[in-house]
Amino acid sequence: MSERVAIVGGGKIGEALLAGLINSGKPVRDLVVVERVEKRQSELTSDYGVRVTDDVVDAADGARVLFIAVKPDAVDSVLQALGKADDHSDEERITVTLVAGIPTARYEAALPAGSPVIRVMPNTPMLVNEAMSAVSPGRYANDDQVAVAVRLLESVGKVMVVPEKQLDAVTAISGSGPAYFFLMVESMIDAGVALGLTRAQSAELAVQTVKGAGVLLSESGLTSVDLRAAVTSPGGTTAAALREFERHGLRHAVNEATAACAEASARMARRPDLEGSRPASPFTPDPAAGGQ
Ligand SMILES: NC(=O)C1=CN([C@@H]2O[C@H](COP(=O)(O)OP(=O)(O)OC[C@H]3O[C@@H](n4cnc5c(N)ncnc54)[C@H](OP(=O)(O)O)[C@@H]3O)[C@@H](O)[C@H]2O)C=CC1
Ligand SMILES: O=C(O)[C@@H]1CCC=N1
Repeated sequence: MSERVAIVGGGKIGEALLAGLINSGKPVRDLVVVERVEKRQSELTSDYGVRVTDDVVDAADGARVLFIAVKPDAVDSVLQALGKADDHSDEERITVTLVAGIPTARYEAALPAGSPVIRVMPNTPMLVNEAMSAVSPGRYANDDQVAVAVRLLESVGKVMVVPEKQLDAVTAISGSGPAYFFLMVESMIDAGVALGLTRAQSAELAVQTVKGAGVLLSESGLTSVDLRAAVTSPGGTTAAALREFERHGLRHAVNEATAACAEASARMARRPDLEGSRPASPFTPDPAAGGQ
């Protein structure tokens, strides 16, 4: 069944979704992108042959699913436009937001009463159909509507359904997670150069190593602990390296970094005019509980 899909925001994550949907066989004629930066408009048109408009209302008209992929501070202007839109399709439009931090309640309050909203935390490996997307249905999204969103997202990677209160933690692990590995690879490439490899050699060695490790992790059925032990010969080279990582507090750094990420996500939900409607988060003090 062909379903019109609109993507508002043709930046990094909007393009990843667009590319992933096209790669997975979604006909380009069923897709429309809303983008306001002229250079991006022409890039998306020439790279994907997709219709690009700067008019949210026009794109939303007749769309079964409308993805929002703008920065958090641009969400209100998109919602204002959508709140005024007349939808001429027979089926109710499903709003699927990929935006970090902002609770479904904020969308539900701005859209016509009872509009189905689904909040998703994806990640950029969506560009190569290897996304990890966590999906949280809002209060008006029924099972069929969630299934529609899950099916689209499954065409570009894996999907996990979670309660909305877990999305700050999800962001800290999978949403922002790719950047942690890119930083690690960047450091390994520099370290290889310091050890005498050319930059090209070091990059090839590091990139294939992280790819191979990822495939082993996802396909061997073994845990990260088992796989690490298998590399670590008694009294050998790996043990010497791992001892240094532990001595320099790698686990502590990962704990602190992910806590900071989750807290940044929770902070985005805090708006005085919406204090009562935001979801409970382990990172967001609950005023009703008398905490601080
Ligand atoms: N990048 C990532 O890894 C991930 C991002 N996200 C979420 O996805 C969202 C988008 O992030 P990202 O793709 O990195 O951001 P980008 O800035 O790359 O892309 C957003 C694009 O949307 C455009 N835009 C903003 N408002 C409108 C509007 N009203 N109509 C049309 N286009 C508009 C922006 O234009 P302009 O520059 O003029 O504002 C920009 O080109 C964020 O909310 C982020 O939290 C979620 C998971 C992962
Ligand atoms: O950095 C950000 O805010 C976005 C959300 C998750 C990944 N990138």
